Amino acid sequence: MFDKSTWIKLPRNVLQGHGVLDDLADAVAELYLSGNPLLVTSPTPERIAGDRIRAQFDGISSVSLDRASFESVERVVEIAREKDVGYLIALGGGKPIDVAKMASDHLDCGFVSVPTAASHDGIVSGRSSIPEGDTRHSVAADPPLAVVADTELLAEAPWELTTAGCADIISNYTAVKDWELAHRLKNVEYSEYAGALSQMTAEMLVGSADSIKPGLEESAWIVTKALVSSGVAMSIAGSSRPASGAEHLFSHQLDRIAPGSALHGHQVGVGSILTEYFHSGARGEWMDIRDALSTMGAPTTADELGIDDETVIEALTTAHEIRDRYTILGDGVSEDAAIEAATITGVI
Ligand SMILES: NC(=O)C1=CN([C@@H]2O[C@H](COP(=O)(O)OP(=O)(O)OC[C@H]3O[C@@H](n4cnc5c(N)ncnc54)[C@H](O)[C@@H]3O)[C@@H](O)[C@H]2O)C=CC1
Ligand SMILES: O=C(CO)COP(=O)(O)O
Ligand SMILES: [Zn+2]
Repeated sequence: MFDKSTWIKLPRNVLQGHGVLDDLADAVAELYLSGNPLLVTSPTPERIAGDRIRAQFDGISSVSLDRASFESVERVVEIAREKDVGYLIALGGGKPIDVAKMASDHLDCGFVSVPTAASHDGIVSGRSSIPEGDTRHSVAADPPLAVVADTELLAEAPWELTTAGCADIISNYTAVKDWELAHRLKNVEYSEYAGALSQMTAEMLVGSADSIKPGLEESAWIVTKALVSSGVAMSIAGSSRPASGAEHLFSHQLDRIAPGSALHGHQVGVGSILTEYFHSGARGEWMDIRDALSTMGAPTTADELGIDDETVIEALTTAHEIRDRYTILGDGVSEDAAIEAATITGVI
């Protein structure tokens, strides 16, 4: 008997373009949601766009959070129940979007994603990435019902946030290699469609490198399209595997050892140089990753991340412990091997 089944959840509306933030209420009206919204944001996005969103909704409440954590999720759930809200609007970078995504899952209500930075591919994904103690959970949640990505707003964000988004996409190269490896060695379920989409997204972004420049709104357009596409790959896979391999484990470990030092996307980009070296060594494909990052203005060294060499080596040698996800790191990289890889690639 044929017994396979799959359930792919995707956003219903994706609006992307100049000034579309002011169409948020229209995009929400199209979803036939009931009740009032709760705006879930963090301090800077709140300052940048909070009032523009509140002006479009009667009876809206707001909560501003400092970090992504299970406590923040609980706080949002509590406020949403207290105010009896019908749905959530997530405004900001990856952290408020992840918190709102998970809270909406707990509340069994929908949410709408309004990114203020093209810095990560969680804009559309059906995963929520939340740290807890020594580990980081990639929790299944529903993707947003709608995404409203205003390229005018995204283009005004500090340029480094956009280069972080580019690096999060470039890391798809190694994420897919890790996923294929895990499929071959550990029989981890693999989706060829999701793997191909993720890799093609990275290739198309790298192919558009000449148009990705500070001050060009088209850059925000190109990067956001790639972030949406990568998020869709995660939704097709039903896991973050297409966009998160060993380079992400390295970054999650840096978040633990040296919290707040660098942006998620920048960390995974440098992680990708290192893990590509482990994948293909002397063939030099790590140089392609490094050059693509460097062309887009993303960091390629520990120094540019603002992280010292010892911390990079500690993160690289312990990254395999952070989550039960088989990657090129296997059961761990020795300190000597980590130092050699980081030295040859020029990361340290
Ligand atoms: N769920 C998923 O599938 C994914 C989740 N993530 C998660 O997302 C997070 C990384 O996302 P980030 O956006 O880097 O984090 P973030 O939300 O902390 O934002 C980074 C910084 O940019 C600021 N910012 C945002 N928009 C701004 C604007 N327009 N102008 C000035 N400053 C602005 C924020 O206030 C913050 O200080 C990580 O926790 C990562 O694990 C990343 C990729 C995928
Ligand atoms: O950051 C991600 C993809 O870019 C996904 O995060 P996780 O590694 O937590 O699943
Ligand atoms: Zn990422």
